[in-house]
Amino acid sequence: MTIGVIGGGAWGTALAQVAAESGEVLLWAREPEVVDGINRARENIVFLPAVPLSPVIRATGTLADLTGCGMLLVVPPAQHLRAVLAGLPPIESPLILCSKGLEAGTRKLMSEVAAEVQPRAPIAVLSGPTFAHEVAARLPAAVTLACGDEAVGRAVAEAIAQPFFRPYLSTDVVGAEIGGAVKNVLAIACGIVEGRGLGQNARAALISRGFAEMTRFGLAKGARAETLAGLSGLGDLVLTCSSTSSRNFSLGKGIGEGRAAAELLADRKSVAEGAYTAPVLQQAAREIGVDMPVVDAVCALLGGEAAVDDVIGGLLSRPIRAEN
Ligand SMILES: NC(=O)C1=CN([C@@H]2O[C@H](COP(=O)(O)OP(=O)(O)OC[C@H]3O[C@@H](n4cnc5c(N)ncnc54)[C@H](O)[C@@H]3O)[C@@H](O)[C@H]2O)C=CC1
Ligand SMILES: O=C(CO)COP(=O)(O)O
Repeated sequence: MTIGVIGGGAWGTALAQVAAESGEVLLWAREPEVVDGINRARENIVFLPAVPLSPVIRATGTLADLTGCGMLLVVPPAQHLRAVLAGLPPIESPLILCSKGLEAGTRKLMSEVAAEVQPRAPIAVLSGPTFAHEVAARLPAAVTLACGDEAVGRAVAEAIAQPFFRPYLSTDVVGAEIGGAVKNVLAIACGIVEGRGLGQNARAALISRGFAEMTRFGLAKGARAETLAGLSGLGDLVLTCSSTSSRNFSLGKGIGEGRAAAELLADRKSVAEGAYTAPVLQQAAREIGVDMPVVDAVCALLGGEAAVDDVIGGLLSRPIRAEN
């Protein structure tokens, strides 16, 4: 079976490298220079440079070439998922969604978008603490593989598992998606704490209180608590809130150091998903009456509406309340 990968960014390329351990891989990339670089030089010089790619990975710039693949790993930035899936003919093989975010405008989860655009395809979600460069280097990692259909989930997990890449099965698609989407916004907040030099105690407090926000929002949307406390939720939150390898954390760090969010975002070639998810998450939470003060703070700073010290002061002076 050929495994298809949609998206030649860092994560799509790293996942192609994982899938190539067990068979043929066909990767769709939007940029002709990425397609050419993979086919000719076995390297994605734009998004994952200096990683020698497996010779069984072939790249294409034509989405329809992926039609015959046995399963498709879908890895574009969240805001482009709808357009990319709409560019495919109707698909009946499993779509494994690997992007982390909520769609602007509709406030939908990736699985909801995919179900609308490709209604005949079984849908799974792959999410967890996985920096692309570590996975591409075959360093050990574990992910949540969530699928409403347990048999499809198991077949997908068995097809992509490697000794260094271990999927854990779940049927909680919503929970797996919400963890990945929310942690990106919280990673920006942790980066701000780092950039402003507020110390490690503050970062630990933010991770805990951020996790409380993720849990409140997730439970209200039908996620299971144990999924939020697992690899795709708390696991990924801890990873991205602790390292400048995270693009979201780095964006926050720049804001904490006093640079404007708009200027930092304009400079980027790679995607910091939390910047796009934050306002969508804020609206989605308000719609269902869930309090997310850390998310509100990140939105205020991304929008350039307030100064870092004022926002942090506001968070610290909230009324005393019970922890749970
Ligand atoms: N990089 C990582 O370590 C991980 C990333 N992810 C998720 O994977 C998704 C993709 O991220 P990366 O691969 O890191 O991307 P990246 O930041 O390495 O590259 C940007 C990607 O955006 C694509 N892009 C830009 N404009 C586009 C458009 N108009 N239509 C379609 N695609 C467009 C580019 O082709 C490229 O694939 C994100 O949702 C991210 O949260 C998940 C786990 C790990
Ligand atoms: O999702 C990721 C690791 O699990 C990557 O995090 P960033 O998008 O913040 O780099």
